[in-house]
Amino acid sequence: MTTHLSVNLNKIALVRNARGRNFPAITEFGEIALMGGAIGLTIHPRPDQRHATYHDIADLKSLVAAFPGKELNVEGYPDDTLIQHVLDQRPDQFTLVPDDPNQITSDHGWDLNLHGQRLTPLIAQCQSAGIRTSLFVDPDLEQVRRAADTGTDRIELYTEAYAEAFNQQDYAPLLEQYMQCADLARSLGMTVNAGHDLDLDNLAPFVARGNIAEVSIGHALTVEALHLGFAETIKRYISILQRGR
Ligand SMILES: CC(=O)[C@@H](O)[C@H](O)COP(=O)(O)O
Ligand SMILES: NCC(=O)COP(=O)(O)O
Repeated sequence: MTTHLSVNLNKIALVRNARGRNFPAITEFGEIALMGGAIGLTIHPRPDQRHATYHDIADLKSLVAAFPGKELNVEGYPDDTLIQHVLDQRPDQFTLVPDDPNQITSDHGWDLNLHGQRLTPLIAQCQSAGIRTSLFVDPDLEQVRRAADTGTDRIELYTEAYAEAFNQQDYAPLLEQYMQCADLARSLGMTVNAGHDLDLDNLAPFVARGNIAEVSIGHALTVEALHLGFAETIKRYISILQRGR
């Protein structure tokens, strides 16, 4: 399976918000990403709208609609506000993330033993609205099993631990744990996404086995683009994913 890239535009939005006007426009960079071969765009509107805003959902939905086959993935904690925006705007995918409003970034997956039953009807409601669902989970076989119980279409493996291990160079055992979770998820009928702290250096080993459908990447990609340029950075990610290693 080829792994597709969804470009997270949160950090472009962060720069935009620094001056209170639409510069840089996230749609400009979204278009570069889509034209460069990304399968889609991701934003994660947090309750304080520090970077991506709820209004961005509609703007990116319109942009993506101009590119047949491309997708919009909205991530976030399923509070009433975000749920309403998601149901109104109907992105292609809603990735449910268990973040508190004051977290500096996402740093854990769901505890579905605690929250799985509560999420199940919301997942069904999204699916009835034509929205594919994904649950943000740690690389834990039990959580993967619980995710399947919710009826979610996909899981997103939270990859910060892998990224940290990669930097320590002893990442093989942990990578195997992620791969076992991915294989279990697929055996249970779910498709596997992954994201958080993936970058040009650590991506290839993570997608080499071909069991990851989509990676969403933003923070490192934006920093790499400061060095390389945005279009060149997208090109390099697509090259890695097309090579499959
Ligand atoms: C869920 C996840 O790991 C990321 O998609 C998240 O969007 C990162 O959020 P920040 O860009 O606010 O760090
Ligand atoms: N779900 C992960 C994502 O969208 C981007 O995470 P990061 O690359 O900004 O760490």
